[in-house]
Amino acid sequence: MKPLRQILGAATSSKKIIALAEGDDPRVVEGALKARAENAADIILVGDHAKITALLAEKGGSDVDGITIHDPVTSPHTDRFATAYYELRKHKGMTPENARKLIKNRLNYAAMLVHLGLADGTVGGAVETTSDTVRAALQIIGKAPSAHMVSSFFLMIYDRDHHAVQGAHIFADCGLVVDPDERELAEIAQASAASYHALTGQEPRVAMLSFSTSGSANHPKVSKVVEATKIAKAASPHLLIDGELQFDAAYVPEVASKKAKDSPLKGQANVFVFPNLDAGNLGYKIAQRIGGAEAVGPVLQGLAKPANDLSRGCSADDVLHMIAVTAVQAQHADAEPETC
Ligand SMILES: CC(C)(COP(=O)(O)OP(=O)(O)OC[C@H]1O[C@@H](n2cnc3c(N)ncnc32)[C@H](O)[C@@H]1OP(=O)(O)O)[C@@H](O)C(=O)NCCC(=O)NCCS
Ligand SMILES: CC(=O)OP(=O)(O)O
Repeated sequence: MKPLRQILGAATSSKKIIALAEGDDPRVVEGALKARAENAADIILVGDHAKITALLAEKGGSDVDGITIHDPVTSPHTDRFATAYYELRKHKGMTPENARKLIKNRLNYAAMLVHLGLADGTVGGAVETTSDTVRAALQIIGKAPSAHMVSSFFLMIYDRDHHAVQGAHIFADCGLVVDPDERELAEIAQASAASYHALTGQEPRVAMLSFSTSGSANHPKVSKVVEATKIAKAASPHLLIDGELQFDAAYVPEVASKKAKDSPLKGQANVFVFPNLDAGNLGYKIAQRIGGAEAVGPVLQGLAKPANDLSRGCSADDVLHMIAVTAVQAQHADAEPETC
């Protein structure tokens, strides 16, 4: 079965409530209606009530079951949310007045819905930047107690005729951690491997990417990747991981047999960990826009509860897919809080 169909199917198995922070964007409303048609989740559209009502009417979704609207400016929850926000951030200088003002920001409001258990996950970023979307999640939902840090990944889907490898891979970190040190890179690798297993059910095969393969270049940037690989291996002895590897040596078996003869991945990695955000963000966009891969993300990992970002270039289908991924993460968070 195609990976996104599988994830959409998994999302329907226990219906979660997903809050969409930019509920008054046409792509988000369309994505919400698609999610309801697929029974992937119940939806809270956060935003300007009048605009959302008009968009729903325009798209023939005025009376759809399982969609509710929360306008942070008029919501009966806003006072309670402001108090909770003040309590969470007072150690950082937050005042009650500022909390009342800032909770009306749609990203903060949606994150608070999740923090207080009124929603199981949230999705933003169709309009707002990644920095703002992720900051709201970090400050209000926070890191999972078992995680050392929050990072992100893209689920890359290959289902076009020209894709030699069909299926789903993970690219990480393409959205959040700008310049990870070796410990952070090792953590990104381990978290991404767990996320890959949670979303696809398959065994992760992790490649730690570099401009060097098995010592072909000597540079501090290469040493960082080698060290990160050692740290991840020591922390997760059963994890199939190798590095440092160039992308071709991680992805093409014939190239691996020449450049990385001893690599246990044999050119068949399915989790690709980039050395920094320059490489990761550029890499996923090139695979998406030139390579024709579908890119679902950035999906955040290491949060106490699911909150995810979208690219501002997203489509309604991207919104649908991210709703499904978020719902599946919420199921895993119920089952085993340390994954995804
Ligand atoms: C995500 C990002 C906004 C965090 O930046 P920041 O300047 O550390 O943000 P803040 O200082 O407001 O951090 C908020 C909180 O989260 C914490 N935090 C930041 N990054 C974190 C991480 N990776 N894991 C866990 N916690 C983190 C901070 O320590 C801070 O905690 P505190 O306020 O309780 O002390 C920043 O890493 C970023 O801009 N990344 C790039 C995003 C981007 O543009 N991507 C490209 C497009 S996808
Ligand atoms: C993930 C990402 O690059 O987001 P945006 O395109 O919104 O900057």
